[in-house]
Amino acid sequence: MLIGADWIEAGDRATFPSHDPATGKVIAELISAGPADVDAAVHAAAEAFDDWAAIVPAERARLLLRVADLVEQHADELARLETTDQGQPLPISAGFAIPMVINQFRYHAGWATKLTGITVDVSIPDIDYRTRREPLGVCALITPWNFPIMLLAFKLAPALATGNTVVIKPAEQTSLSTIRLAELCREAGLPPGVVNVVTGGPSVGRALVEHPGVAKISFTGSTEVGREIAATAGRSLKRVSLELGGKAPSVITADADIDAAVAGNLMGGLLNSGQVCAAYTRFYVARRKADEFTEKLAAGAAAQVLGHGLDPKTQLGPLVSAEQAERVDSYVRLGEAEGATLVTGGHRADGDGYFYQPTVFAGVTDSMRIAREEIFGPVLSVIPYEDEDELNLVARANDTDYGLAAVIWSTNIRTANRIARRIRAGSVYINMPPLLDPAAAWGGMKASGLGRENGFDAIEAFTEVKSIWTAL
Ligand SMILES: NC(=O)C1=CN([C@@H]2O[C@H](COP(=O)(O)OP(=O)(O)OC[C@H]3O[C@@H](n4cnc5c(N)ncnc54)[C@H](OP(=O)(O)O)[C@@H]3O)[C@@H](O)[C@H]2O)C=CC1
Ligand SMILES: CCCCCC/C=C/C(=O)O
Repeated sequence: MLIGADWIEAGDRATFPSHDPATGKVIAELISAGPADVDAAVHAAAEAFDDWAAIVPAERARLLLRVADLVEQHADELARLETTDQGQPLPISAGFAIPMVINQFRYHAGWATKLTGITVDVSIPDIDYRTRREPLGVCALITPWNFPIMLLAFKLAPALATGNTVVIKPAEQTSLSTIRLAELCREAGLPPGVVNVVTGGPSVGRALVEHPGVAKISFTGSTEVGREIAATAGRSLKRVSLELGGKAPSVITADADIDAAVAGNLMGGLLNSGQVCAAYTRFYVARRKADEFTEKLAAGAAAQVLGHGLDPKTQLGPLVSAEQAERVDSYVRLGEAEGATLVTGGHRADGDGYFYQPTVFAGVTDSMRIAREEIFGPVLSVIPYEDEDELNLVARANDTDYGLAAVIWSTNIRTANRIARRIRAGSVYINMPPLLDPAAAWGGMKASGLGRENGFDAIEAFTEVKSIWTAL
């Protein structure tokens, strides 16, 4: 763990193992932080805050650019670490996650020198009125296990660019890339206490949320924990950003290019073995194309090569943990019990790791739990619709507690845009798999979250507006 200037060794603290999910082997032992550790980390961040907030913006920008450069120099090492700890195939860690981390630091370094307030002619005589955008203080960044370093960068880069200090609590299963990124932050010259890392289980997250020295919690994870955090933080009026679960509908209209839709949906549905909050999971297919789509989707899913993420042949890595594999399997058994037709997959794959066969269900109905609840695994559900009834289709796609992402596949751009406008989701894609960019707002409607990450929304999320009034 990193607290202030100190790298903390376990000593007599309890530890817990981190596994390679492709083999089940223990690859590291991490510290279970206690309440005193959390308190020390928050104090270290609070002590560093005034100086960090006061550093001239160009210097903050320079330091963030230096972090980006170091991540770039260590890209291969970081990608391999992420793949070994999380399971995602190297093309995802090296080709997507680590480049996104670099882009996040470069993009947000740019904001450090572009924070502005406004002047307003208020309707009171002899007053000069202006605003300033100021950092919040100590921010707790609580991150999940599906894209550990990338989703941390979504929070860390804007938090630092705007002058906040942070305490990071990574997910138990995947803390290693966070610790390495914190090392690189120190190597880049970030002062002690600006970035702190405490490892451990939910009690560590809870202690941060409850700590009076924490001004803001930025959380990515399950809707259930998000609700608990919002309730606890609400009592002390801490600022909260929540990026939570999803159950993205994928609408495939009768005029869609089916081959393109199959390819894009396989990517959107199976990326990171389906452990993605934006994963395409509910496929509303125009009835006359449903058989063709299902057949091709199932063939594509069955052809995926499962293996260790470091093996160049691998297309699909393991699930992150034995618990997640159990959870996914229980949903598949539930789907069968609910009456859906298993077209391919449906079982854990052989071997020591936590692999799950890519699974396609046909004949799924809106009310089935596999169509309503976030599974976070490689499980795809095909739901045919009558293609003359667009309004009903939209109502069905929207009939979910979630609202993170959605996609429409159609060769008619007017149809696609008409549906896109009506879908209640934070990000709607047309004829493409889900993509992200540091400049593009990211977050959910309804139970998928509160607030947005990336772009100017992230800057707003890590700052407060102060009004300054001067009597002339
Ligand atoms: N939106 C998304 O991207 C994600 C969604 N999920 C969904 O959640 C399901 C369960 O995954 P799970 O790992 O349990 O996700 P959680 O929401 O439990 O975990 C996310 C992070 O929150 C921490 N945490 C857990 N409980 C608390 C708490 N009470 N207060 C503060 N922090 C807490 C976790 O720590 P610890 O690791 O110690 O538990 C982890 O760092 C998945 O199957 C998936 O459906 C999961 C991850 C990401
Ligand atoms: C290209 C992948 C899009 C979504 C990746 C971001 C995941 C966020 C999350 O699961 O919380």
